[in-house]
Amino acid sequence: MYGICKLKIFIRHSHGVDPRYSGACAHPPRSGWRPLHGVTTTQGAVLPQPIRCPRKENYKSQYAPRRPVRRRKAAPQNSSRAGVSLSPWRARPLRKSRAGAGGPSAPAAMALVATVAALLAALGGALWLAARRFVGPSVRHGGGDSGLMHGKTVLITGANSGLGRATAAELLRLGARVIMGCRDRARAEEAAGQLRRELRQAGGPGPGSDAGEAGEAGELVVKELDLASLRSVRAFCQEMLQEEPRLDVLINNAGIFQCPYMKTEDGFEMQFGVNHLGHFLLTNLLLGLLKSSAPSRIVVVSSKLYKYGDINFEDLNSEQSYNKSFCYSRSKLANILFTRELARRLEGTNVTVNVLHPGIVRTNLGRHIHIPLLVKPLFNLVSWAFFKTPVEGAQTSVYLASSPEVEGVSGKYFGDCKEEALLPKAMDESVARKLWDISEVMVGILK
Ligand SMILES: NC(=O)C1=CN([C@@H]2O[C@H](COP(=O)(O)OP(=O)(O)OC[C@H]3O[C@@H](n4cnc5c(N)ncnc54)[C@H](OP(=O)(O)O)[C@@H]3O)[C@@H](O)[C@H]2O)C=CC1
Ligand SMILES: CC1=C(/C=C/C(C)=C/C=C/C(C)=C/C=O)C(C)(C)CCC1
Repeated sequence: MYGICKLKIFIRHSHGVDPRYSGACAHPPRSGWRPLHGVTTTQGAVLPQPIRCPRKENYKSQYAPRRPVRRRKAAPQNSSRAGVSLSPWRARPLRKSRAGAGGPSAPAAMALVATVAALLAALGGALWLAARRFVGPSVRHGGGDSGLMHGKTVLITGANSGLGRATAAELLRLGARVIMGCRDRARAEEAAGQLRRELRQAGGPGPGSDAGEAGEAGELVVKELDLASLRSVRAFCQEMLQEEPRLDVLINNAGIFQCPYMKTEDGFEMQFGVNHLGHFLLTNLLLGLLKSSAPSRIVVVSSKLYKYGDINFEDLNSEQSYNKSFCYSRSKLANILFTRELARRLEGTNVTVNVLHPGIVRTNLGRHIHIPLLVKPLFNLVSWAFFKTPVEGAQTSVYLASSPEVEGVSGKYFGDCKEEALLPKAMDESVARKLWDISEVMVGILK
């Protein structure tokens, strides 16, 4: 009953499940927490009375509730006079074509020129996009130094797909022992096998079971980790502490994006549960190992979409309302507040923690977005042309994990391997502290 004795923010329901946790749920919740407002934490912070989320009205169009679609009024029907369109959408009289009356007219010639120009522009655009894709910038911010991470152990969550996979590939190439923390062993082993093959094909020495000498590729290890289960996170950390003598870099990368309302095994809203709470517990349980391996680093993958989130303490579990975009943004804002609070707590330990946004990257993250089948090819084309590749998107993660340039830098927010400014709401220290306190209670790690 540490919830009551140590931090008086929540009370635990002694009779099992909090009624707010009884919605559609993949797993029945094992415990429930109810916030108590206007009470004092052990740190002496008085939690305010619940307030309504002040910014709900301000979300950009995609975050706002859908307005009913107004039907366009049909234009009045035209008479069927000669030369007048019968279509209700083309009310203007049609001009008679003079083509054929002694060569192309000026308007016809102009139309031809415009068509040719449009075709050339389209061709040029396609060539430019293709060039950008195939010979585009392939920045290597970890440096070309293939031994840079030799002797270092890196844990990457969600390393079987997208950014995590690309980050693993690059750090492996730099010589690190990479532990892939993944929820599905089969998918993770398949990704690990592909990564090993790719490295061998690229002419690298190939990762073996022993850490190589400087200049050699590192080693890949798969471990099971489901961030939607506190039990799994604990079991994973226990295994890490038993088997790994050191941990130099932790990359909190795994994420879930705009899923329908679902709950984690422990009854938390899925996006907040996986993106924030699972990583919160993971990091806390591995802090001792990170400290004993110092200088060491923690890298947190957030998103620019944090801007549309708010930490609405009165409904952290989204029982009152669920907006999948808001909840994703809230979880990504939580990633940033967590980073900043952790950086403050880690001052003087030689363990740094930084947070990043990768840009818009073509990965499997959009798996819960429903795109009609017919529009999908267009979406694929647009994403192929305009989104970053996973390798491009992973550059900032690799940079923060390995570059000597950020030695000692902590509590900062990065994009494209450069520090960026944050909105005031992501720098609010009292919100960060309160979120930390409540997260400790939610995951059950009050000391
Ligand atoms: N792609 C983009 O444009 C952007 C991505 N990001 C962030 O980048 C990070 C990586 O996402 P990205 O590579 O794009 O997406 P992917 O979907 O390709 O990768 C996400 C990874 O997270 C894993 N994961 C999801 N749920 C869990 C869980 N419960 N336990 C353990 N692992 C889990 C997935 O595992 P599995 O394959 O088994 O589902 C997968 O390995 C995320 O944090 C995302 O929010 C931020 C901004 C933009
Ligand atoms: C690529 C792609 C898709 C889109 C994914 C998107 C749009 C992901 C955006 C993620 C962002 C911006 C996260 C920010 O944190 C679809 C629609 C699934 C269709 C298939 C290809």
